[in-house]
Amino acid sequence: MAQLKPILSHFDPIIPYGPAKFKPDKTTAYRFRFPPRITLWSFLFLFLLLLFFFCSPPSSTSAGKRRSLQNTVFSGRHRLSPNWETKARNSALPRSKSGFSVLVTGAAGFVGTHVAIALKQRGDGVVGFDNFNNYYEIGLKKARKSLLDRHCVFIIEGDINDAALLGRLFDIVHFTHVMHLAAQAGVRYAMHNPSSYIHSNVNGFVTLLEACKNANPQPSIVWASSSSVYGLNSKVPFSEKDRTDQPASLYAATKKAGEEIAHAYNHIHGLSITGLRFFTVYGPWGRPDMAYYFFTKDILRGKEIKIFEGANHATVARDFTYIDDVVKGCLAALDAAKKSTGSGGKKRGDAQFKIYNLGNTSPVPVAKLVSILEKLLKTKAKKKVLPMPTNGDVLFTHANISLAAKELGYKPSTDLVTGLQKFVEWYLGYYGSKKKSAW
Ligand SMILES: O=C(O)[C@H]1O[C@H](OP(=O)(O)OP(=O)(O)OC[C@H]2O[C@@H](n3ccc(=O)[nH]c3=O)[C@H](O)[C@@H]2O)[C@H](O)[C@@H](O)[C@H]1O
Repeated sequence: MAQLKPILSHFDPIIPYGPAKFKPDKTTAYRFRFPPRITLWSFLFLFLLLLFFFCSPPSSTSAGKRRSLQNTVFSGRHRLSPNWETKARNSALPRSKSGFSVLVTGAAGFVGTHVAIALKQRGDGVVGFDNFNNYYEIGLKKARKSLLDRHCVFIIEGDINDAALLGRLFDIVHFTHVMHLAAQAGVRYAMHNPSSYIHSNVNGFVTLLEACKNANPQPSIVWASSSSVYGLNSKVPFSEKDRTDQPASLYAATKKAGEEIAHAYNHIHGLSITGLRFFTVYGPWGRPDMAYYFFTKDILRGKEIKIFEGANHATVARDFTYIDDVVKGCLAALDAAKKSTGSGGKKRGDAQFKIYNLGNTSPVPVAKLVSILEKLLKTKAKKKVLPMPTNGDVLFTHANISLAAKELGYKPSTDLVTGLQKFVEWYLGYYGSKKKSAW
């Protein structure tokens, strides 16, 4: 029966952030009445029938599992399109033999959408994977999906915690690479929903790494860590050699945990793993939970915005990094990733393990970000300066990118004014033409 578990778990509803109590539906409650016409013989016949049914051997072979999953319409709480396997196979095909076949998790997310399209445009095969959760407006995620559709990127609606679905996907597509961008993002939201960070950034990551470990061939993995791992580090600019053992938020702690987990999988199973520490990525199709995005919305609506400052009026600043620069860094990391060495779940030699900063190297105060937005939107913001809350924020971030420059040829080229201009154009087009509200 143990072998049946992964198949059955496929139908289990995913209870994302903690157990729910089962409440019996009173309308279905009934009292058993003995049916008058059913004799003892009928019961005996029924009993034998059930015995035959339950004692017949389970479909324990992988072929059996495959058949079972092929007919699956639901994966966890997600619905899979009936011919998803064919679509995934086709979408994963690169244009040329030397092209990659990449699984992009979090493909309906901000960075995921951009990376998936860039890969497809240069001729790689791409399959997207996303759970379309409601952390922020699902409409935006669906619109990004439409964009991916137009670029012929097929996206599977599934959760990275769904081991059976991932196992099946790796059975049918031999991915050369996994670009893992699915995560619970946001520094401050961790105060409201801590379990969601463990669910996605720890459990989900491990489930994905297990699938990669078991895949034959094993893919090379590039994944999104975060500048937040530097936490309370005060040595600037932040170098990959600096300490990362003082996280200031649970988000940061789960990203740091991800880096350690990645190291263990690299060490034990020969998975080639590259972690990219993103620095406050912004741009068109961005995340509505981020300050530049909701400041834009609030400035346009005439709503007050809060600008945080440190103790003694210290400036709060971020190394805002434009999406196109980050995408170039992601693709360069995929190109530089060496092959995993494991097979059949066993390590056959040492595999590559890397961590790179992908920042912009020029921190900008949040107040300056606001004044740029005011100019671009031709509207004065209603500003309120407040002490930075102690809910996970850090005072500043500043990337040292010399390692990524040397090994990946990473060279960010978009300053904040140019990048925000592109964002504002997109924002006005997206919400203006569609007459939508930002949340
Ligand atoms: O690089 C990262 O690893 C992270 O980058 C991003 O986090 P942050 O750098 O904190 O971006 P964001 O929330 O936009 O706040 C920007 C600035 O505005 C300030 N801020 C914020 C809100 C507000 O009301 N007022 C304000 O001044 C605030 O104090 C801060 O100084 C991603 O969200 C995160 O998922 C992760 O990827």
